[in-house]
Amino acid sequence: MTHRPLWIGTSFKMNKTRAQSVAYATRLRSELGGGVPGVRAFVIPPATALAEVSLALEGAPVRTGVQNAHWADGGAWTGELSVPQAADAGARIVEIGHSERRAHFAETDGTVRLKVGAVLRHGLTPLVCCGESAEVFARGGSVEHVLRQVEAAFAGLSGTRGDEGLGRALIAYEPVWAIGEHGREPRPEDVAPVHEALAAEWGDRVGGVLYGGSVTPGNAADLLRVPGVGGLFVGRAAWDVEGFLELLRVGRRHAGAMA
Ligand SMILES: O=C[C@H](O)COP(=O)(O)O
Repeated sequence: MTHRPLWIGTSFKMNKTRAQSVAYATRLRSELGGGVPGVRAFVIPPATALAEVSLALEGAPVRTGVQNAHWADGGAWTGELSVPQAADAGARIVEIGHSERRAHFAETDGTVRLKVGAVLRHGLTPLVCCGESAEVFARGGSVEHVLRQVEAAFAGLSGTRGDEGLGRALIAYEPVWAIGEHGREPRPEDVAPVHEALAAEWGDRVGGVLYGGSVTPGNAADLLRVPGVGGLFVGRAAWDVEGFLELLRVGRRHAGAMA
């Protein structure tokens, strides 16, 4: 049986200068050489550093991405960034619908769907974030909540894995209660039901389903063993490049064990 490569990546969120981002990329490039067997690495720096980081990683086995993009190709949208602009700066991945954007910047299922359409239209990979609040988790509504978010994100799109359309998309399941410095580290059994449901509904239709939220080198192997988890999307633990390299090593060991 062949296994799909694991996707392991990080978003710097609103952190790092251009110089810090490029230093990170340069170190990553020199450490990774030809790549990490069984793993597809990606880095999503702040937009200010995207072009330089993409150049620093040109030809290296690391994709770059952008943390958000507008659905229009251009126009009077002050403060926004379009998918063609992100692609021009080297992005191959566009993160969409992170819970911080849903909570603080009025991102809705409707705007997520528009953005997914724009990203696919331009041949990039949408990385669609989904996840339930602590309240929804506590009342046992996680699976229903997440499936509804993902259904809305991909409404009307079709395709199978490997296709040029939806098959290129990635899903990141990031329970809101697990994200960030106030998040709670999940137990594998906390996130297993949603991953099982996502694998059943979407596993054959998208490029991969990642887990995100309080991932560390210490819990990464256990989280990768949750059925349906096809990678990790990491914040804090990967902001130091040594942490990211350690997570990539965990991914390589997991991929090797599954081969
Ligand atoms: O984008 C990444 C996620 O929001 C996870 O963040 P975290 O690893 O710092 O909890």
